[in-house]
Amino acid sequence: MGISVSKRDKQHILEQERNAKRWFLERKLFREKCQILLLGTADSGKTTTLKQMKIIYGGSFTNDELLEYTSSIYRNVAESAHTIVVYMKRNGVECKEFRNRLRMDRILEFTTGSYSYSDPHISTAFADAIHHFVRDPIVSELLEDRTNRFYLIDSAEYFLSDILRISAPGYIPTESDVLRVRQKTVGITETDVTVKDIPIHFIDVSGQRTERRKWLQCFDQISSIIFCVGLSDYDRLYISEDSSQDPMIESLALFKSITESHWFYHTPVMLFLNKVDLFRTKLPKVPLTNTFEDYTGGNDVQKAISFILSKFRQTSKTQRDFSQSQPLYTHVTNAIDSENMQTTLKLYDHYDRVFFPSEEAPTVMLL
Ligand SMILES: Nc1nc2c(ncn2[C@@H]2O[C@H](COP(=O)(O)OP(=O)(O)OP(=O)(O)O)[C@@H](O)[C@H]2O)c(=O)[nH]1
Ligand SMILES: [Mg+2]
Repeated sequence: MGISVSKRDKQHILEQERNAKRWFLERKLFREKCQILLLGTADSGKTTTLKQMKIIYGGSFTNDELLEYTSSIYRNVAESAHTIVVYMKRNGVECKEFRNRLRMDRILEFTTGSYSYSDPHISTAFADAIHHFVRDPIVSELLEDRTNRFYLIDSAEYFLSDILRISAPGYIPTESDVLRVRQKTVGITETDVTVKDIPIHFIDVSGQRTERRKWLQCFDQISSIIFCVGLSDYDRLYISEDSSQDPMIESLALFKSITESHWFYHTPVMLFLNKVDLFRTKLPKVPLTNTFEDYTGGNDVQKAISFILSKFRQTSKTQRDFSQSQPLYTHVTNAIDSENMQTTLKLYDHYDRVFFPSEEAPTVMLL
């Protein structure tokens, strides 16, 4: 005797089958086509975030991969030393120690004229001059005081103060050096990283204003966006950009145009409020009111971050209400800190979240 199935049960079974098929197809599509686009203004930490993905999910860099960064590290050293010396000379700032005044001239000799930034080594004499120069109290003060009005890469102090290690024969960059190096992305870089069996195709673009028109070619079939903001970039000067606009204001404008564009209206966005380490040290020295006159939270880091986050949430409000149509996944990050990034990325271990934005958004982590 067969088991009789009621009409309602049959409908229920069919519905379940349909749901299972849909789920299967969506997952298949997700697995085949998960593409994450890294966006943000120049220097906001897109490439560094991607390097962390590679370290966390793809294992460490090989020796050959580490060595590829050597010349960029040398260039960072030479350009940083050069910038500081030129700034001091132009503004009549003298080293405290007399011999360091002579070393300033040596540094200029090395970084101008016959010296080429692509030189594959740093000579002992150049390294020695930098080593003593950066230890002069005046230079230490300049390096520490980020309120000064000349552009220096964020990792200048890190590389300059460790010049003897970096210039030693047989130097192989460490993972930390690779995360710190400033190397502008040119054009578009594509990288595949497998996260828990799911191949994810990351697209890293240059944030330079002049390069942004190239972004259009990567706007198709994007599963989600990681938008990086350099928290410490408020009231900062860029010499490399063709703009005198405050980088934080520029970042807000870019975020608005991206999230409101028809391309990304339904694309989940993960907002990485990055460089929190630099933000912490900058906030007591440079008031956030220099950029946002309506800020009233003083030196309180949490209040300041919540304020900046509210600016990002509100910027698209007229066109795209994040609380209604799409949650905004927000994180406070330090992209050079693997532990911090691991904690952030762990929230996405269940990667469907990135794809199915209806799930509960992870809350902001104030670190
Ligand atoms: N201290 C600190 N430095 C960071 C952080 N994130 C990035 N950096 C540094 O900031 C610099 C710029 O980072 P990138 O990842 O190259 O920036 P980008 O957004 O890819 O820049 P473009 O390629 O020019 O668009 C590098 O020297 C990084 O080491 C951070 O959270 N803290
Ligand atoms: Mg980059």
